[in-house]
Amino acid sequence: MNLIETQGLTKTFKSGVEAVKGVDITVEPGQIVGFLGPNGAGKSTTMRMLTTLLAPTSGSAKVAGRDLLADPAGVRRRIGYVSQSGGVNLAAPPAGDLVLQAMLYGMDRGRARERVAEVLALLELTGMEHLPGGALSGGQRRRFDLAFGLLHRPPLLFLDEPTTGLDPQSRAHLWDHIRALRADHGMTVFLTTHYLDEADALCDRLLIIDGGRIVAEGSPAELKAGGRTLDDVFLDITGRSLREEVPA
Ligand SMILES: Nc1ncnc2c1ncn2[C@@H]1O[C@H](COP(=O)(O)OP(=O)(O)OP(=O)(O)O)[C@@H](O)[C@H]1O
Repeated sequence: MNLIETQGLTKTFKSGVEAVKGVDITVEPGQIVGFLGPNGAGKSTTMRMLTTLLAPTSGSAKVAGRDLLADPAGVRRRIGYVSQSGGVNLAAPPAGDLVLQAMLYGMDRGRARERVAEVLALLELTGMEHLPGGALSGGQRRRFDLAFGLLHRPPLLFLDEPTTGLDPQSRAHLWDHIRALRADHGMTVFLTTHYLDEADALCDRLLIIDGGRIVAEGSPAELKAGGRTLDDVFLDITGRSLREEVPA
C-alpha cells in the first residue's frame, strides 16, 4: 500500500493565488522522499493539505491508507507531523508535555510514560527531558520535536525543513536518526528541505515542485545523471531568478 497517493490535488487561496495546480504524488512504504522547490513553489501548501491542516480546492488523496477528504481524523491518527517551528516550550522541560501529548493519543498515564521513555531512548535524549527547552541545543530541540511526532507510532512522518538552522554536525546526526527510523521501524518519511546536500544524502526519491506543479522527480542518482550536481539540476529546472515574494 502506498503511503501517499494524490490525484490532481489543487489549492487556490481566496486571494486568487493558485498555490498548487494539480499534483500527483506517490510515496511507497519505507521511502524517504524529499520535496524540493524554490520559495513560494507550493511545498508548505501541499504539505499542509497532506497533513489535513488545509482543505484542498480539488483533487483527491489517500494518506497513510485513509481518504484525506472523507476521513481526515483517520489520517491524523496515522501520521506524525513536525512543523518548521517545532513544539518545544522554551520555558519548561519537555517531559510533562510529552506525557500529556501521549495521553492525548489515548494512552493512560503509565503507558504514556513508558512510550515517552522509549521514544527518548530512540532519539538519544534520555535524561534531557527534565531540562527547560531553552537550555537545550538546537539539535536536541529538533530531536524533541521529532519525539512529539513519534509518540503514537505513525507509519508516515512529515518533516517540514527538519534541519534548518542546525550546524553541520547536528544536521548529520539528525539524518542518522531519520535513517534509523526507516531502517529499524519501517517508517516512511516525507520531508521538505532547501538543502540540496541533505536531499542528496538522505532521500531515496526527490520531487521538485515549481509554480505549483511537480516539474521533476526521481532518485538523486537519476536526477544527477550525466555527472551534474543536484544544485545544477535544481537551478536548470527551476531557473536562476530570485523567488523572494515581494510584500504586497
Ligand atoms: N494563506 C495563504 N493565502 C494566500 N496565499 C498564500 C497563502 N499561503 C501561501 N500562499 C501563497 O501560495 C504560494 C505557495 O506558497 P507556499 O508557502 O506553499 O510555498 P513554499 O514552497 O512552501 O515556499 P517556502 O520555501 O518559502 O516556504 C505562494 O505564492 C504564497 O505566497
